[in-house]
Amino acid sequence: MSALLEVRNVTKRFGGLTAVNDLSFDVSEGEVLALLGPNGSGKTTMMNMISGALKSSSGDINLAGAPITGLPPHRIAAKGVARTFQLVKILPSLDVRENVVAALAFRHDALWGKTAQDEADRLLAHAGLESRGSEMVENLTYIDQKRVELARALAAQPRLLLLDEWLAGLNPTELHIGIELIAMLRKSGMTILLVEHVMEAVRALCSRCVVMNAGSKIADGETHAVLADPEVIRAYLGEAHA
Ligand SMILES: Nc1ncnc2c1ncn2[C@@H]1O[C@H](COP(=O)(O)OP(=O)(O)OP(=O)(O)O)[C@@H](O)[C@H]1O
Repeated sequence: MSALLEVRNVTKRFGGLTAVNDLSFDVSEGEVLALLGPNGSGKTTMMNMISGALKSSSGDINLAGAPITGLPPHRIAAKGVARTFQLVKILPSLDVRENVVAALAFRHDALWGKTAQDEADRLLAHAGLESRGSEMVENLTYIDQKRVELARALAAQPRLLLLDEWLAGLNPTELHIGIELIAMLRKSGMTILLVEHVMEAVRALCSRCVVMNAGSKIADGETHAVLADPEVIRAYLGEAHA
């Protein structure tokens, strides 16, 4: 598999604090990779630099071999990077279909009218919300709001999907559904970089993990080996997982 995303020696400083320190890793085409680490280790800062919400202090980020370092978020989105957030970001005053239609209007080849509505329904069915397009999103359960958010992200036809603690806050039943949804995306060939604290999900979904601690990479490899690495257990997982 060739690398779709290349992160090369990326550093981010906030004043005197180095939030991300000389970090390098790859995400291969079709891979689901987890970026792990304790609170404050720099994971969200790294995701923000990939999506363009933050500029790196130094280093290079390439998508499909082309530099995206320092581009504004809309240019990076147009190149095929979509993102979800820990807190659901949807438009509560619109119905389910309108939420996805709004996302389709921002696509590089913007869709409108009946074409957009049909595409929205197709994406919603894919996310498990078939025939639910006319419901108001504010009346949906949390997992169904997550499905809308996912359909909105997929509306951009991403090459790389960034999921930032997408499974946080779900109850055990919803968690199972959330894992199944990501597994379905993986099966369809989507390349995904996820930040996640739910180890059950990481084990089920990710063949590879990168682990950060205090801004630096401390492990990078196959999931089972990384999660058994004594340094990862000490810095992140805790002795209970040993
Ligand atoms: N905009 C900012 N200004 C100053 N410091 C920041 C800013 N954003 C993050 N930081 C600091 O950078 C460090 C890394 O934060 P970051 O949010 O990337 O960690 P994280 O690994 O995503 O943590 P969590 O798992 O809690 O989400 C922390 O010390 C944080 O306080």
